[in-house]
Amino acid sequence: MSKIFYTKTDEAPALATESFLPIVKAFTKSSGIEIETKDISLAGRIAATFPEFLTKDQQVTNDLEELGNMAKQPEANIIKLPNISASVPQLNEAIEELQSKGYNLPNYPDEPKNDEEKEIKAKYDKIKGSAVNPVLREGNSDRRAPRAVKNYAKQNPHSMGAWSSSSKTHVATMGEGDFQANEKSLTLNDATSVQIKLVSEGSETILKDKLALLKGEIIDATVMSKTALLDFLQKEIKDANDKGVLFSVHLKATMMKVSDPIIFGHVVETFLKPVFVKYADTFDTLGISPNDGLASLYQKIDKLPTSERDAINNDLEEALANGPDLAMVNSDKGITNLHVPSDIIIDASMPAMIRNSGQMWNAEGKAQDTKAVIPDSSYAGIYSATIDFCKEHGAFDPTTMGTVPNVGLMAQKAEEYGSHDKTFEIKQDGKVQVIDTATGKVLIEHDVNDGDIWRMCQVKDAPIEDWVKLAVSRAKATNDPAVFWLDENRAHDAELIKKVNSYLAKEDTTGLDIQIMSPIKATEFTLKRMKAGKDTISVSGNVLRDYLTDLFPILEVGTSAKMLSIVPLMNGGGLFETGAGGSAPKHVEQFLEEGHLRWDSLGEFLALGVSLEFYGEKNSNAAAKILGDTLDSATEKFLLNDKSPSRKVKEIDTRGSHFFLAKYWAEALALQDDNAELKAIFSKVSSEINAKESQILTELIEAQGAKQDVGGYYKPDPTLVAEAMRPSTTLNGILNSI
Ligand SMILES: NC(=O)C1=CN([C@@H]2O[C@H](COP(=O)(O)OP(=O)(O)OC[C@H]3O[C@@H](n4cnc5c(N)ncnc54)[C@H](OP(=O)(O)O)[C@@H]3O)[C@@H](O)[C@H]2O)C=CC1
Ligand SMILES: O=C(O)CCC(=O)C(=O)O
Ligand SMILES: [Mg+2]
Repeated sequence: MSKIFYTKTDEAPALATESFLPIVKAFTKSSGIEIETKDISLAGRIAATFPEFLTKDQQVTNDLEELGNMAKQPEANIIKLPNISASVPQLNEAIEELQSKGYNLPNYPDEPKNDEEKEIKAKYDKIKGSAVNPVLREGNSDRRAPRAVKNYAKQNPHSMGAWSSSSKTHVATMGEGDFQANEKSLTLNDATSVQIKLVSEGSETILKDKLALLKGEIIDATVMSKTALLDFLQKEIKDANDKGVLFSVHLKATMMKVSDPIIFGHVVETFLKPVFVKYADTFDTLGISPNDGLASLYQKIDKLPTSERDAINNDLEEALANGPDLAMVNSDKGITNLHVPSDIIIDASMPAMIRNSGQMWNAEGKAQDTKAVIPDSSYAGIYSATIDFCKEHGAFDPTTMGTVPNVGLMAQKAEEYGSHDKTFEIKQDGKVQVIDTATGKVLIEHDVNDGDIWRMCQVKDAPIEDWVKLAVSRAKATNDPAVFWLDENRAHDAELIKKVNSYLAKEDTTGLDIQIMSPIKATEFTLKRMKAGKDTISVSGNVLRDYLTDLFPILEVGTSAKMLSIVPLMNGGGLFETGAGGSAPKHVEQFLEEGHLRWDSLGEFLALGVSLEFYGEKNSNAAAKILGDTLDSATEKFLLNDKSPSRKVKEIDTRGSHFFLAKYWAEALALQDDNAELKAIFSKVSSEINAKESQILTELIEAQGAKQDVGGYYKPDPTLVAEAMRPSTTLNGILNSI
């Protein structure tokens, strides 16, 4: 009998799991469904990587590796909650917390000085950034708003800021010298292996060796010029100042974990150039890297004697005052757009801005028009097209707008998920060559200069075929037009288009409307339909998958947390992701301050529903299917009765929302007539829950209002978390009795 694997992650989702999972276990126990938790939290992954530094009882199994293997098995059934894709500051914080708990872990060596440190850094770098998703996502992605969610949003529209045609908000992007402009791509006729080499005058450096590639695999490589980037940034900083708009940079430093922190560092350094020049030596001694952001810089200069620190602080203040106003991540706390690289995640931050009349927050906490700086132009155009559309037509109306589900290419480390080990900051002028080891032929070559960022991505043939099939099956299931967001003028996309056309020809697409459009054209086409209440499937590569599955959900239903997010694994299993959002650090902050958690687990309810259904089919377990169906009914009722967590203390929070889900689930199980045993068990549970509802709710509300201590951020104390997240003894009693 197979199991359902449930991930233990970080931050708000991990707290929520402590409340929800006991309910799930109690409800599924009698049906013989085994649920096993796997720890893929940042702290867990660190501990699993360095057993040699830990005591026996601190050592843990490598759950991510196990799950990664499991994802390739036909019986895989994994519920994946969002986890931290750690930036360097987050990684350092997690290491520090573990060290303070007695874990004798090495520090993260920013600049390794010997082989041992190099090895430690390499191991930590594997934990950094998107380290979990590419391992588990052994399939392509199918993300959509279930009808009940869409209907709920139509009846209970979220706020949507009005747009004015005179808005000064705009996107600034390079267009020249960037990844988009320099991309080269080809499809391999035969399996081979390649070497990536930097050839400079008098020297050759092997950047990567023996990279095995399959027949039919597409590779692409490109480079961002440091000089072009710095020129662009200087120009845009000045322009933001001249135009009186906020300066705001949008990157994906977590998913593009090698390139984007470097680009972020250039933004920080260009913005504060006089300070970085004046204190170059001091910053070097303190190990300050602009890539880690202003917050880390402030922290490090704190160690200096007061007079020295004050002098730097004064110069920093002056440089900040001379520049344009910065968009704020948290204006109450003075956290700017340049503080932490993982705070400015483009997928969430751009749609939030578009929802807010195209404005971001300034230092006074007021909304202001913004220059959204998206250095690479590969996908920036989709945001400028959306902004232009809103300027012309006004804001979207959630009560009438259509929906845009996504079918995303990401299986087997497709595209950018496969770039992590093939992205390099170039240290010397020269040429980067991708050389076919079998023939010695140079497949791709770029001229590069010191400081440029060069990267290569790959996408295997089988995932592309699977992606095309998934798109066709979604188009068939919905009868909606499906648009492949591919640009024939982009090298990589041109290769993909050939394959898409050949795989589409193998499918029966009679009566279906399937088109290929450049991302900008696709945006215009889709937005026009969406405004008119029509639905359109977006079929995209990995980065656009990430962007579009926040952009449209945030506009349509207010958050991507409410999305159904399925990854049909290529070997037959199922990976069920919970929503499309992250792990919302702000929610933990509120919980610790006032005991109110506003994390919405709707995505988790939806994921569990499909996981149970899948389990039922795979294991011929009729009860699992009934549990899945009744959970879906309960989720619909949950939405109709508006039982999502409120944002305010002393009102229903995540825990209260879980209680209501349990109440409706028990009711639905009591009402069904397909399984007498479940009916008997849950009739009793349902009447008990109903009889004690007010007592349970009182216990859940009384638990709020005070500071919470869960014994840590990255590795909280399980007992303290369980106590905090399960404060209703009455509800616990009922669950224990099932
Ligand atoms: N699949 C994954 O594992 C992913 C992981 N991440 C990681 O998540 C972390 C945070 O990223 P961030 O950009 O802040 O994005 P988040 O998606 O965590 O949060 C952005 C905002 O969206 C709202 N939100 C998101 N999810 C929920 C939810 N379930 N319930 C209610 N509101 C929600 C919140 O708005 P409000 O505050 O207004 O309530 C939140 O502040 C990073 O470490 C990132 O690497 C990011 C994306 C995906
Ligand atoms: O893999 C990651 O780091 C982020 C993923 C993400 O944001 C998404 O899948 O929507
Ligand atoms: Mg995303």
